[in-house]
Amino acid sequence: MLCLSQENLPSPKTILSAAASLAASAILFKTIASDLIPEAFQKSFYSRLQKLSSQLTVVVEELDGLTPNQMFEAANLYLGAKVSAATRRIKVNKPEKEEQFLITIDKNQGIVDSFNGVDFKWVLISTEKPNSKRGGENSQSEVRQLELSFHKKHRDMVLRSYLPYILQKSKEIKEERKVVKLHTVDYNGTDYWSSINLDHPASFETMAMEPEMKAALVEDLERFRKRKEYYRRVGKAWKRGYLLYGPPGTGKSSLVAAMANYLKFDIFDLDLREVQCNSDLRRLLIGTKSRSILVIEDIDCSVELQNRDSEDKPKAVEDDKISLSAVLNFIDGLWSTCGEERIVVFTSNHKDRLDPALLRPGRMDLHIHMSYCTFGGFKTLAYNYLLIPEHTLFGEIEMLLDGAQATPAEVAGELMKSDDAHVSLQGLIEFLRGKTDRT
Ligand SMILES: Nc1ncnc2c1ncn2[C@@H]1O[C@H](COP(=O)(O)OP(=O)(O)OP(=O)(O)O)[C@@H](O)[C@H]1O
Ligand SMILES: [Mg+2]
Repeated sequence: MLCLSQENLPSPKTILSAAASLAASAILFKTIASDLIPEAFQKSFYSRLQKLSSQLTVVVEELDGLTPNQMFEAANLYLGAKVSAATRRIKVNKPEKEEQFLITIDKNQGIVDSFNGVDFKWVLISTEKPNSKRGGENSQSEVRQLELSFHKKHRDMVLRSYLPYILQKSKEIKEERKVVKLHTVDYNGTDYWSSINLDHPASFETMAMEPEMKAALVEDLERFRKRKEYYRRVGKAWKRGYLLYGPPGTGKSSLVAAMANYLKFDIFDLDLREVQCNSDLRRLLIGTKSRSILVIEDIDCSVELQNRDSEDKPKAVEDDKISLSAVLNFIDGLWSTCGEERIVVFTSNHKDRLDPALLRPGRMDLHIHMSYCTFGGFKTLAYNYLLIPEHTLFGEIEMLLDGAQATPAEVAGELMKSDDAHVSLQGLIEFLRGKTDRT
């Protein structure tokens, strides 16, 4: 049987010339052997010979002119995740803003990948550009391409299944590596946004919320994420809106961060107080990316500002002032034209002060009440901060929490005061008693 060891692969050229000379000998062999050698033996000999000339090579170039080839990028990423002890040389890269190493195979290295029980051989070929010296400092001096070789009978499988599979896998790898970003309004930036890594530790596990509400939200997000085809079929924009309301310190902003970390979606934090006119608003919204969460915090305050302004401003100026309905219309209009998933979150401290346009059924998909700390919420915080699932003081805390109207932020503040669980809980009891006395 023909065996190609991974370390010592002959070049495609060598294989071809070997195949050609073997084929020539075969014609001669056939003429002489047709009468002398049994047919079964001839068949097996021919099938072995054919193997040599039946390889198909697919070339995946890095660039199509100046445009990056998505297939190259995907295969490069995919093969990087496939390197094994047998791979002789790998490349390691770590961009400053990313946490993990990026591993790819080095030039002229081969790698064998199995898919559907078939072995596929990949080689990364790199050649120097003939005119590379004339290019600027940043111009690439080498031309890279990946070559995929396999038996030609797998051609359809490669085009229909293997390459799409690699595209899908590379998307997953990218997703896993993705660093979630927080974008804030910055008029000096090209699209009016500037970004930093989110770096917020909030997760659904650490959120102190009613367990039913938490489970409902996670389920809602999951269903939304899987429904691309559904939204397309029913002709609706693939977006979801949430309204988070509750007093300060109940975890509205933390919940947005938890959602972003869970979905690996960037956050676009839009402070309406910084938006002067409709054209700025339009530009900001166009600048948001798909698979992101647009957050408009304290929507009640923004509306207040709007109302206050409109009383003492002449009509002409007022017209270009942004209003909540303009925001909602822009979001609806703009997002109905893009195919990828988006989430919009409004937060408010006062649901009763909100514009009825926002509360209208169907406008926001879920209204989530972030309440004062309940006993269930307290248990989550006690586990987060003190690593205790139970304690003798819990009973007293449960009774006090009932009437104290303490926010999770306040409870968390007390729990952080000592590493000794008993001391912390005792401190919390004093704090809650103080609050109850005052109310
Ligand atoms: N439900 C919660 N679960 C866990 N931690 C919480 C919760 N609520 C508040 N915290 C803690 O309190 C801090 C402040 O909470 P956060 O900023 O999310 O509140 P908020 O509701 O957005 O307040 P504001 O209305 O003032 O913006 C958080 O960093 C977190 O440590
Ligand atoms: Mg907040």
